[in-house]
Amino acid sequence: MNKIEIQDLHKSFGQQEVLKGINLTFEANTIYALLGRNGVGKSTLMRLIANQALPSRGVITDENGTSLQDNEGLLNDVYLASTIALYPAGVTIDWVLTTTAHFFAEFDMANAKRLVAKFALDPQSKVTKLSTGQRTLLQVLVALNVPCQFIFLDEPVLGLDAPNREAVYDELLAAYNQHPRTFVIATHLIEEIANLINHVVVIADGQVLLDQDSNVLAQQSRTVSGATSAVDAYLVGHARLRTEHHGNTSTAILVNGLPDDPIPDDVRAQALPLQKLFIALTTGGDSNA
Ligand SMILES: Nc1ncnc2c1ncn2[C@@H]1O[C@H](COP(=O)(O)OP(=O)(O)OP(=O)(O)O)[C@@H](O)[C@H]1O
Repeated sequence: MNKIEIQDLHKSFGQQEVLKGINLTFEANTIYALLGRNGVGKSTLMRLIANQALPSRGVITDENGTSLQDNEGLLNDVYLASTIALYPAGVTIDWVLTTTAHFFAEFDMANAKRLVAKFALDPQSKVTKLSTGQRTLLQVLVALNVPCQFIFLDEPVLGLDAPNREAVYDELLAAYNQHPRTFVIATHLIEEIANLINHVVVIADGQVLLDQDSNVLAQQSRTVSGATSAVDAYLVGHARLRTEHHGNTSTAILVNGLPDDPIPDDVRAQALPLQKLFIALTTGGDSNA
């Protein structure tokens, strides 16, 4: 499978409509950040793609328009690693690896075992007795070694300490470099993955708010600050995402780059880190854009 195409995807739980028409394509060999505020529906979207839940409306297909739903051949190329363990009670880490290898003939058992040792996990430990962080490590180390083209990682660093988070990012990049494939990472630790990803998707209010190449985003996201009159004069007729006012100074947030005119001496233009952009995009309170 070379693409996952999502068209007009809706999902309701009872009266609550969580996803309200998602349109999105996940391309081959790309590392995505899937961002959104708590409860916006990131896990739900991933579960729908992995056929672990049914949409209320809409379709998820491959590049030929074939629905993934209940299509074993296509779904074999999709793997969802989520912190909600689906393993039976009482099983050990060893059992998880052996069972995964049973389902995926090409599972990289040697690398999985290397990671079990690297993360100081005991293969005989029962999964139910693992700490939150250890459970996350197990989920991730399995996900990095399954032979699927589309790997969805739902909070892959949940509960991990800083050295283990770094180790997970390093291993993810190493796995990608060795066998390019698509990773979709849902996380709240935005700055930590900013250098890892190629593409950013932001979900807000049940829809895709931003779907952009991360290099383009880095080049075009800027803040412009200074006296309100100077900022307004420089940005006249130029699109802004929003403007924050502090007394008689302002900071404008831009996602379409700076105006072509030279930057005046009395305003300051700065790069806007991804996390700040995310906050600006997803916290309503538009202060007089
Ligand atoms: N099985 C379910 N039954 C009822 N409501 C659900 C179910 N699964 C999710 N929801 C609701 O759907 C909404 C989206 O949940 P979801 O877990 O997809 O969000 P999320 O973006 O992954 O959140 P977070 O970042 O906090 O993990 C929430 O309001 C949640 O309560």
